[in-house]
Amino acid sequence: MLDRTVLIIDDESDILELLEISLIRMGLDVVKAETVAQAQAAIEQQKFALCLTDMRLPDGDGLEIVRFIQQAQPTLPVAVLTAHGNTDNAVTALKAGAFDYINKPVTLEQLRALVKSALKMPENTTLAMQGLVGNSPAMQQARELIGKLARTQAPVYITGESGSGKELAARLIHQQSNRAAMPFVPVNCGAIPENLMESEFFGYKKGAFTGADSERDGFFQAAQGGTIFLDEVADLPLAMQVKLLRVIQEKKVRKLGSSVEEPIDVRIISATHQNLAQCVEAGRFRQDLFYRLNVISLKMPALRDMREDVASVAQTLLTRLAQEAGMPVPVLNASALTALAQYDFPGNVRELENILERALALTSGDSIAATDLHLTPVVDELLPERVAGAKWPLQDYLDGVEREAIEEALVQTRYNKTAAAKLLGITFRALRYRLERLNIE
Ligand SMILES: Nc1ncnc2c1ncn2[C@@H]1O[C@H](COP(=O)(O)OP(=O)(O)OP(=O)(O)O)[C@@H](O)[C@H]1O
Repeated sequence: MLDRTVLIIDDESDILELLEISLIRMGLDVVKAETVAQAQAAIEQQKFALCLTDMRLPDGDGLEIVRFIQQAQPTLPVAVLTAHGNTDNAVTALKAGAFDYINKPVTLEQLRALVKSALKMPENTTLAMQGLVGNSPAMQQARELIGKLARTQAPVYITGESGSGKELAARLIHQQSNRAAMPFVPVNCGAIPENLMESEFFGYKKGAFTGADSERDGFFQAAQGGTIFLDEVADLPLAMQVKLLRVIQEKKVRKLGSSVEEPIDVRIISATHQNLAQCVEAGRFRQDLFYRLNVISLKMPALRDMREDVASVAQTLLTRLAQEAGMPVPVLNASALTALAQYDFPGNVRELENILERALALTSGDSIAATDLHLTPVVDELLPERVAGAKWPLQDYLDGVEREAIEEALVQTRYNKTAAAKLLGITFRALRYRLERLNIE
């Protein structure tokens, strides 16, 4: 049976009392604490359904309690109360494992929403994750983190190469969270024309623009209560980044052509195969938005980094594909396994799936051989004349690559060293040093 007791921690008696009354009205039991020490003692003595803690306490801070709970009762959802506008605190708390935060002054509406979702949280989120195949340490780590992330409301930023399962991971986080019964809305930010973005994301009122002949919801309204997955988030134009940041901060959206804002309760998971930190450095992505999206990051491993796993991943996928197609399940023979073990998989699991699907369609027997896989050899396009054995000694090889790049840049800029350095993305001084070292006249 679910425990219905909430632990509340605050050293201001007014707030404590207000919270207590509100929670009791919701049919819950309450235990109060005013210090970190009292709270820790209570957690050790009894099981709670939810913990609400202030950030500033006389003998420490709320983060200590969040961390203590992670150790002592990891399935207990803990939310922190933060001073309005102190987003740093909120972010730090989410990173430490808090399930959500509430800005002070706490409204009854916010408190209700928080309690409702906390008490619905599944007790055990370590369900078998059938979706994600692979047992390499990297994949096991990802799976474990997904389980943990499902227990919080924190924004998650997923990195990984194309086809490495970022969207699948986002879906799994959603499915295992207390939002599972609500919608999961995937959005490919790179696929929406810039002039339609605002209306697609936030919806529009009738007559907001020519052609808007009826009111429409946007992605955010469609995801209400659930999760929105912003794929290829690096492709959002700067103007849209500002609007998204506002939505995250205010938890409200305004339809195009409307004067009212609607409250929105949507968890944001974002992903990109680009390096978002580099996009920030290059001025293409707002740092403040990056910071809000990237509260916790999850890295999906590339398939080539789980070599030991490729054979079993391939066989599992093949079994799934054959069963879906209603065909007998073929096995991968030794030649196929060797070929797969040596292949680089630039397109990761998606590519492997495609390779197997094609092989399955072409094979008539009960086993698949290397020739059925049609793997394209990886060609080193940049340096076609370099063959195996030409890469060592390493220093000579690297010098050769460097020399080639510099000479090309010099020719391109008609031997203007300043322009060449710029093209190469190095300083003039660094170029001069390299010219000297490589003996380039
Ligand atoms: N570890 C995995 N186990 C099982 N299937 C996987 C795994 N990783 C990826 N897939 C499958 O590969 C395909 C591509 O995955 P997904 O769309 O999640 O990748 P992605 O990283 O979001 O790709 P992109 O960057 O191109 O958007 C899907 O069919 C997905 O089910």
